Parts: sequence; C-alpha cells; structure tokens
Amino acid sequence: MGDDGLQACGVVMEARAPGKVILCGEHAVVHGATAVAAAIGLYTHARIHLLTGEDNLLVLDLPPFQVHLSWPLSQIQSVLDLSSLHKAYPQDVQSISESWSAKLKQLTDEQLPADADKGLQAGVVAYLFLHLYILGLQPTKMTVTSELPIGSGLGSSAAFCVSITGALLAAAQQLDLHRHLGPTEEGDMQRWLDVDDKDLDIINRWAFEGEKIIHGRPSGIDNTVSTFGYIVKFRQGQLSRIQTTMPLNMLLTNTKVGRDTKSLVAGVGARAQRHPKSMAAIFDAVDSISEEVVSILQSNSEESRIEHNIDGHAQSELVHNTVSRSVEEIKLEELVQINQGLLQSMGVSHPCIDAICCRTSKHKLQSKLTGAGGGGCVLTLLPHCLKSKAIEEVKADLAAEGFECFQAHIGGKGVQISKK
Ligand SMILES: Nc1ncnc2c1ncn2[C@@H]1O[C@H](COP(=O)(O)OP(=O)(O)OP(=O)(O)O)[C@@H](O)[C@H]1O
Ligand SMILES: C[C@@](O)(CCO)CC(=O)[O-]
Ligand SMILES: [Mg+2]
Repeated sequence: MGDDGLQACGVVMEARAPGKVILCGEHAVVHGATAVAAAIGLYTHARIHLLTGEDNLLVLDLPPFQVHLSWPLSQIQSVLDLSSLHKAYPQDVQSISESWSAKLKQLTDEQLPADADKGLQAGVVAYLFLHLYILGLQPTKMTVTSELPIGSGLGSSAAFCVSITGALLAAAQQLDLHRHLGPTEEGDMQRWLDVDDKDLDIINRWAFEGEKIIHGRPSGIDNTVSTFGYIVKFRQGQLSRIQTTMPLNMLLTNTKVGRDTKSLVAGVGARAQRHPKSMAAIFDAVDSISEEVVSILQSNSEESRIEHNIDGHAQSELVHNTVSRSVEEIKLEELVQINQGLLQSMGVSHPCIDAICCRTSKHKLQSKLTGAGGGGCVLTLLPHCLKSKAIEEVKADLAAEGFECFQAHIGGKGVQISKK
C-alpha cells in the first residue's frame, strides 16, 4: 500500500518528454510556413502506477499545480457513453467529440478548486481523454512533474501530452522499446529506453489530439519535437531532421509574464482574417527565414566557416561587433532579428520581450521570443567564441531587471520510457 492508501499492483511505467525551443517560424507555422525547432534538455515526467481492482479510481497528481484529483470509475461510467471505446485501440487515433469534451469538462470542474489556474482544466481534460481512449477504464495513478516552466513558450503543453501518452501506451504494453547502449546522462541513474520509430508516430498522433484540447489550433510542431527530439524542420505536418555540426548555444530568459498559447494563436488568426494579404506576406517572409536557417545549419560548416580576406588569406572567423563570429553565426543572428520584427508585427511580442531584446543587443547579441510569445521565454544566440565571463555579464544584467536566465542542452532525444 502506498502513502496515499492506494494498492499499487507493482507495475510502474515512466515516460519523459522534452520541452523545445523554436529557432524560427512560430505562429507562421500554424498558417502553413516552415519552422525550425529543437528539443531542450528539460523534461516532463509522467509516472503511471497500475492500481489493483480494489481501488476503482483514476488518480491524477499534478505537483506543479498542487492538485490531487481522483474519479471513481463508476462516476466516469455514469457520465460518459463508453461504447465508442470498445471500438478504439491505440493505433486507431481519434479526436475528442463535442459531447465528450463537454462531459470531461464537467468531470474536471467537479474536482478542481474554484480558484484553479484557468489553463489547467484543459490539461486535465486532455489527460482524461488520452487515458480513457488508450488504456480504458483501468484503475491507475498518474503523477506528472516537470522541469519546464509551464505556459512559458518551451512547449510544456506538448511535453505534458507526449509524456502522458508515452506512459499510457507503455502501460498498455503497446510500445517496442530498445535499450540504448550509450552512457546514461551524468547523475541520472534511471535507465531510459528508446521507443521504436513506428510507435513514436503513434505517440505523436495521440499527443497532437491532446495538444488540440489545450491549444485549439496547434500546428503539431511542439508535440513532434517533444516526441522525436533533435533539431527538426517542420511544415504542414511534415518533419525532417536537421543534422548540423554548427554549435548552437543559446541563453533562455523567462519574462515570467503569464500567457496562454491558445489565445495568442487565436489572436494571430484573427489578425490574419482582418488583413489577409499583409499577414500572408509576413508568413511568407517567415517561411523564407526558416528555409535560410535550414540551409545555414546544413551548410558544410568547416568549409563555409572560413572567410577569405581580400588579399586571399583565409581567416576562420570574422570579428563582428567586437566578438568573433563565423559567417553563419552572423547570418543566423540577422535572421533571428528579422524574425523577432515579424513576430512583433503579428502582435505577439510584449514590452518585457522587447526589453530583453534591447538589453541583449547592448551586448551585441540577438534575441527573439520562442514559442507563442505574449510573455514567456526569449532566446538569445550565443556566438561560439563568446567567453563565459561575457555570458555571466549578460545574465547579471538581465537578472538585475528581474528576469531569470538559464542555459539548456539543445537537440537531444525525444520521448523515452523507463520501467520499474
Ligand atoms: N506539468 C503539467 N501539469 C499539468 N498541466 C500542464 C503541465 N504542463 C503543461 N500543462 C498544460 O499546458 C498548459 C500550458 O500550455 P501552453 O501551450 O499555454 O504553454 P507552453 O506549452 O508552455 O508554451 P508554448 O505552447 O508557447 O510552447 C497548462 O495550462 C496546462 O493545461
Ligand atoms: C505559436 C505556435 O506556433 C508554437 C507554440 O510553441 C503554435 C503552434 O505551432 O502550435
Ligand atoms: Mg503549448
């Protein structure tokens, strides 16, 4: 018996799914443009315990929200028509119906405190939907914790959906898992298993259905990066992995201004309806930026990083604005600056985001919002030659303004599973 008095029957599965940064193309990607995103080394963990039949409950613990919810299975059965579930099986990905959406909201509202975070309801509805469709009415306890700031542009909603889906499919014994032989991450004693590619696709498709419940109109880029990991180019539901030898270092700064992706995406959609031609031109410009970023990342780096002087002597780096940069870094910085200008034109920047861009430009560094904007996080490109002392100065400058800065590993693996 656990601390909470529940009878776990010994099966525990855990999935971890990374957050992401969008290097370029957010919002425009919802309207068909190309975007480039990368997984970051900050994870959401979903741990599922199968409970014995004595505890006829679905239990959901969300420590970041200090929320503990539990539904008797009999209550769920009395509210929902579960006949559609008999036809469902995990490979057959389904969308939530209007009637299920209304009933799951009702089940959620009965449990959540009246003053609960407004975005939380959608997250809980997504959990109930994914649980009932993937694992059915099996009694379980799910605990979801996260290293990501929630609602800050680093893809917490996608990591939530991907990790829950991974844990549910693992508990349903629907995943082929591979032991990876590489070293475990420093200090991480847990053994993480990779998921077979065909199963990653199923995780991704269910997680997208969860994102739709939280976001309204997601492009699918966030769940795709969280599922597959690495650096990806994404356009109209299609992804291709970007291999690069270019060092991609960035500083992430959290404005700590709360916002939600759903209303920001809706706001850009409304602007596009009011000004279809002008906004289409902006989305086109973003598409060109993303294509250029892809070609820079994929350029034969060693060769093209060498810039030739007029007298024919090669110099490996250019001195641009006092810090040495490769030609690619200079181009990338310009594209980040242009993309941020276009995001401002879409109406998704914020005075705090603008203040961070302005602060970092005083250090000759370029920044843009990442994710949905309206607050949340800002990324700042760090040229590979920038000394750690200079990085500390930028961080101190931003901290003095009340902003929180951090660095994260870029381009790691996507969702993984651990069994106990
Ligand atoms: N650990 C978590 N526990 C419960 N719900 C979560 C968790 N992480 C994310 N969510 C859900 O996701 C919502 C936040 O998603 P939102 O899309 O607004 O921001 P984000 O995903 O962090 O940023 P972006 O979409 O710009 O990358 C929360 O309101 C909640 O519904
Ligand atoms: C704002 C957006 O483009 C990215 C959010 O991380 C929304 C989406 O693509 O789903
Ligand atoms: Mg999100």
